[in-house]
Amino acid sequence: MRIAVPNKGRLHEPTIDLLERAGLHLENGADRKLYAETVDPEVTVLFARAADIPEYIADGAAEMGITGLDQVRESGQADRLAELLDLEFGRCRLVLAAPEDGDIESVEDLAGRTVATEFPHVTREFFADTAVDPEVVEVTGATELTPHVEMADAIVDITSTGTTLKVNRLAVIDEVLSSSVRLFARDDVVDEPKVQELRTALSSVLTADGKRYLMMNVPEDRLDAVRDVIPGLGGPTIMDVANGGDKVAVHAVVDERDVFETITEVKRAGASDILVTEIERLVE
Ligand SMILES: Nc1ncnc2c1ncn2[C@@H]1O[C@H](COP(=O)(O)OP(=O)(O)OP(=O)(O)O)[C@@H](O)[C@H]1O
Ligand SMILES: O=P(O)(O)OC[C@H]1O[C@H](OP(=O)(O)OP(=O)(O)O)[C@H](O)[C@@H]1O
Ligand SMILES: [Mg+2]
Repeated sequence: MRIAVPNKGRLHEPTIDLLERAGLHLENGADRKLYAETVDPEVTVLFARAADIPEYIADGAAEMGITGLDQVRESGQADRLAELLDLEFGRCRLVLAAPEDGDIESVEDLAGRTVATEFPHVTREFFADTAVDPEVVEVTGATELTPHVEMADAIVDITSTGTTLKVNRLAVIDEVLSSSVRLFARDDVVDEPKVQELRTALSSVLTADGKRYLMMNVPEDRLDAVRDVIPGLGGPTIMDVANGGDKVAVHAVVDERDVFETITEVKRAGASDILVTEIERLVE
């Protein structure tokens, strides 16, 4: 099983980090290499440009891949790829934007005009659904500059914080696509056990994010009171404590944001020896 991941750029590190947290440790230094073996002898990681990953999967160089939805749509391979999981980073929007002080205020104003973008395919698809058909000019970077040097009247580009648009005095006219990084597999391998295994491993990291594991000792006669104040995923786990007398151990998974309040409440309800730990993975 080969999984293609971004070799550089802003998606590289968070992707490697996620694989590691999912237990898919990369072997013998991944830096500057084209591929890396992992602790799982059946899984090889291929490093490719984020924009090339959809092609890698569609052409059979890899079975799975991690990249932005924007890249998959732009590749024109979306039909052959199945989206397995939203990995919830690299969140951004592809937007149509034009100079703040110009005469373009709506999509219709682009009739007979020019739009510069690194995403010509997605841009043409967007305009195909409108009444206007501007000329689309492909650029490979610094797209925000083009309206200021008379190369284009508007752009379709990525925005997240909005800083780059603002610095370049560009205003959003419309949203073209909302994107984040996703796990993809070629549609003919989706049901293979290894694909599902990897999906579950990555998903377990996302599920564990923002969750804490709470452990405490509770006198048996206070158990109901403690149980009442523990929020969370299903009921708590109750276990006997060796030589614990009338005490039992209570374990529960709670949202990070509920931890502070929960500790106060279980303590008041009679719990002691309260321990809070992080959760690496949580398979539901
Ligand atoms: N500002 C941003 N905020 C969030 N996600 C972003 C942002 N810019 C890009 N992305 C996401 O990251 C993906 C890759 O962008 P990145 O800039 O890392 O690579 P790149 O510019 O394609 O790299 P290179 O061209 O140097 O190989 C984009 O397709 C998009 O999904
Ligand atoms: O809304 P913002 O937070 O300002 O982010 C948007 C910018 O981020 C990306 O560029 P990146 O930083 O990846 O540089 P690049 O052009 O070299 O890819 C994108 O191409 C925008 O220019
Ligand atoms: Mg970039």
